[in-house]
Amino acid sequence: MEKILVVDDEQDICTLLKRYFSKKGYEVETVTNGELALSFLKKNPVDLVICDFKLPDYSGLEILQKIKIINPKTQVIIITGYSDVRIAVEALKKGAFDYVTKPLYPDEILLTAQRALGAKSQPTPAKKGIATTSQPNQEYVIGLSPQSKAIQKHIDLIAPTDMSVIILGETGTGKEYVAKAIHAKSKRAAQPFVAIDCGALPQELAASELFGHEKGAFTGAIAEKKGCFEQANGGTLFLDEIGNLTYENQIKLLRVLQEQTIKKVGGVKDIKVDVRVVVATNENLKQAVESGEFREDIYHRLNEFRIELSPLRARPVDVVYFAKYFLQQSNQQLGKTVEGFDEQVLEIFKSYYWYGNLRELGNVVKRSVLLCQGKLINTSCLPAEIIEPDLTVDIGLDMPIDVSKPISLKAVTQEAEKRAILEVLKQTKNNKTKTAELLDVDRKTLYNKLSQYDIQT
Ligand SMILES: Nc1ncnc2c1ncn2[C@@H]1O[C@H](COP(=O)(O)OP(=O)(O)OP(=O)(O)O)[C@@H](O)[C@H]1O
Repeated sequence: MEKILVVDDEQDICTLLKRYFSKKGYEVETVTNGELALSFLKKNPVDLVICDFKLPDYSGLEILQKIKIINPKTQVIIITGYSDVRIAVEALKKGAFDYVTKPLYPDEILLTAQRALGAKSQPTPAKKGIATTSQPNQEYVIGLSPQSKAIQKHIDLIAPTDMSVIILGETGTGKEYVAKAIHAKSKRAAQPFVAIDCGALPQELAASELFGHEKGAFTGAIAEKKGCFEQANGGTLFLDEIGNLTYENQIKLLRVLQEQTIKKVGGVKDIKVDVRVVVATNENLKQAVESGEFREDIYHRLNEFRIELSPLRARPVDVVYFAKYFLQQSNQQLGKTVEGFDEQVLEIFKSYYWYGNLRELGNVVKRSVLLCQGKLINTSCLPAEIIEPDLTVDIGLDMPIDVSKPISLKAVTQEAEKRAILEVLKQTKNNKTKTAELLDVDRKTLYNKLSQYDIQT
């Protein structure tokens, strides 16, 4: 029987989920804070943790990282309020399987849990964080926008070659999907596609996940292990969030790229591998090179070809096209027959910011299909935050403007910037890397702004 641990400080949610999942045949335990969850997990392995993002003692990201250190194969689903979706998306990058938003609908969580557990039971553990192989039923859809069509041309052009590729784009724009499409169209298609998220790799596991280890290489290395390069031999290795590799692992990676050989942790012999490397990042790797955080030689090796994915908000025709695709997909998954969206919903979709890009759109559509009672999805099926986005949170412009005096636009902009930085610093508990990421600037720019606005952290 598959085991689930629910972690939520709201007792009602624990009770609801326990009752619901037990009826569906799962063994369910519940705890109300992070500390209890961690001590439970150290003694009792579980297949899936369903965890509230805001626990009294830990943030979702902190607990996620700790769970992954205890057992990298435990799947984690994050429960979040819609206004925290951007942070939940962060959690996906750090290895969570998926997120569900409040209010909770048991059918929706069940579907997500089934996908997470299904992914876990595949021969090579699935979903990101630790190495994953392609999941079935992942249809690659080509959008209608000129940007999507250009991407498709690039994929067709580059796939048959053995060149390394860098894929750039915000979270959820489909970088992994593009990497898979390149693999599927290449002469390596019959060989494995292995994906690993370098951002989700605990430091202490990274080298062994990438290059493998020999038995006895370190405490806990009870058997020899193949790393991702060996697993992907003959095929394609997708390294997501490449900018997060430590300097030491960057050197090892350079060696593989130059010599096509790896050395396992604790090993002495060189092992020949034949792997095409495709990498992705949503940070500016060029700037990381300039600031000395990422090695220039690797950057040039990898940058044989570059594909840049535009954010979804920059291609409104794709919003509608993908919304319809996700509607069909959700109908199938949920056994529903919803026919489409009303005009107002489509207008809202076209003007919304889509922080989480296609991933967020897919989740919003799935939930609205679940809630839809008629033939068309109307605004009552959408989360309130989509209908009336809280722009003050987004751009920090919640200050009253005094029109009795002349207004300097520059001063208003600077005040908004300062507030946005302060707000995000608060949310990330002063973590500058995360703050820069959420504000979509590089760390250098953030530091300049901190000193410009005299913000002490
Ligand atoms: N071309 C596509 N066709 C169909 N669905 C897509 C496509 N691209 C993206 N998606 C949807 O968007 C989700 C996110 O895609 P993907 O994981 O490739 O994004 P990503 O850019 O790698 O995200 P992250 O940076 O967070 O790792 C997918 O699970 C899928 O539902």
